[in-house]
Amino acid sequence: RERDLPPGPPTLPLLGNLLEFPTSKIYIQFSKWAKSYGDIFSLKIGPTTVVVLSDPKIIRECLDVHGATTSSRPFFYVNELISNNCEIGFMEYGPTWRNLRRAAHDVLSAEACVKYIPIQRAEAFRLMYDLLERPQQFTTHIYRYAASVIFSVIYGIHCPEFENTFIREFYDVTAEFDKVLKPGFAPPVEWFPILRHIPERWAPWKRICKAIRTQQRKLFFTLLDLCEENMKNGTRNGCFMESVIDRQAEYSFDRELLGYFGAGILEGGTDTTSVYLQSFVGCVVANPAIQARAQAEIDHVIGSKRCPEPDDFEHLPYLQALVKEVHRYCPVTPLAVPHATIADERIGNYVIPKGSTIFMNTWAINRHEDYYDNPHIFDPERYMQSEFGTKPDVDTSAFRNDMIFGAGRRICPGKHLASTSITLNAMNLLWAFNFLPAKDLHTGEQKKIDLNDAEDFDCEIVPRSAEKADMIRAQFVVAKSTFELFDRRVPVTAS
Ligand code: HEM
Repeated sequence: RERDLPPGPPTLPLLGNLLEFPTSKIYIQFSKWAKSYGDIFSLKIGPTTVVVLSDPKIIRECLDVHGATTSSRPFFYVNELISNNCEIGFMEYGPTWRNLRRAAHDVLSAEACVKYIPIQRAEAFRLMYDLLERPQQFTTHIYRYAASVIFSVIYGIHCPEFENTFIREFYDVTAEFDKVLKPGFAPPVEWFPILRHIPERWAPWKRICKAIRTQQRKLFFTLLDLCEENMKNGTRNGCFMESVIDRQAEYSFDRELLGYFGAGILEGGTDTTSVYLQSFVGCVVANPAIQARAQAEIDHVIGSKRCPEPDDFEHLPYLQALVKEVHRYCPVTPLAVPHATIADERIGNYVIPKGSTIFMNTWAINRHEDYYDNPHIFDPERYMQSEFGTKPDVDTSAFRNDMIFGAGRRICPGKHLASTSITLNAMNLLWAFNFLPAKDLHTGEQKKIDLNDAEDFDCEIVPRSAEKADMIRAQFVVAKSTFELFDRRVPVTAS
């Protein structure tokens, strides 16, 4: 470890900390190291440097204030094989990323997102309807919701079902892609570049990457072709991809970037939103008293004679606290997405060298005893006491409500769309349903939910009254007029 680097665990010659680098739940080990080595510590992986930040002030200094040098992404060879580094989320800092980011801002800014509220509302009614009709498949319904909103906004394609639409295809290819992103899928080719030359016949992971590339391109470019065809045929429906195609020269997009632009937005927004909503459900199932309190508040403000409206959320302080607590307790991206430096950068007494990878450990902050009382307990009440849920004497000058969306120039461009999806559905779901633990078929006992893994669980979803069930069915019929605009006549799948 170079002298100016932040401290960290002892290193081995040549390998550095490679052998102790975790391959799953990395944030847990990072949080343990933060306790031993501090809120800014470093790891050596071969010749390269990894820096982990676990304090809001250091994050602000490093990723916001010094954003000009800390806003790149680490080079990821597997991603080069799959998308040739054309996707916004993985792309290194530079003019191409800036153009993609400008387009992402044009589609996802707070002002632009106001236009999508009708789509999100209609989809949220469909989600309630689906949960009413087929409650057992709730994770599929939630995933469909998140994907269909983005398919509608970007490509003008509403997907009424999970199966037999582009969503199934997108889901399959994303699941494959997620596997290759996991540490340990490929040898450490980023850190030991010589390993990139292993011939394909001895490197099955290279063949898998190629197959994913083919599958992804087929889907992404079919979507682009469809959009172009509709424009040629005079059947535009105002989706964002039409305006990107119109302004292709202004964004300096070639056809590759056109295809991967929409893909990057889909990939950034689908899993994240759906994982949050699943965690939300998991948290209320595991905490019936909290669920009941949020429902009592909703009943008081909204009642049972009408469905929730977007503006209701601001009158529901306990539900707001619950939404924040789910973000704190089950962060969708506990380590955000790693940044990388494009020049040496001095942070306090340390120098982070050019080419370092920087992780922002949101999980460690969220579970820090210095900031939160009983951080390992799920309790929205903390956010009723203070804006950031912290203990009374904590200096919160560097805390932000959108910390969960990352930091600096790479902060999530989809945060407004995501927040609307979250607030609309949080209100709807608790207004409409009781969420109960599933029962073990053999013992009849209620199954426990592990909130540290709240993506994979069963639960029972029961409408709170026959009156509300009727209202959902009626609203679903009304929502169809919004869907019609996006009910494109498209082939059932891209294949
Ligand atoms: C609960 C929902 C979401 C969470 C927690 C989330 C979180 C994040 C985080 C932590 C990052 C990395 C920020 C950084 O590097 O500092 C990110 C990037 C990104 N997100 Fe989100 N996100 C969510 C929803 C969305 C949605 C709905 C969209 C699009 C519709 C989206 C699109 C993107 C894109 C395109 C990037 C890459 C930005 C870049 O590298 O410049 N996200 N998100």
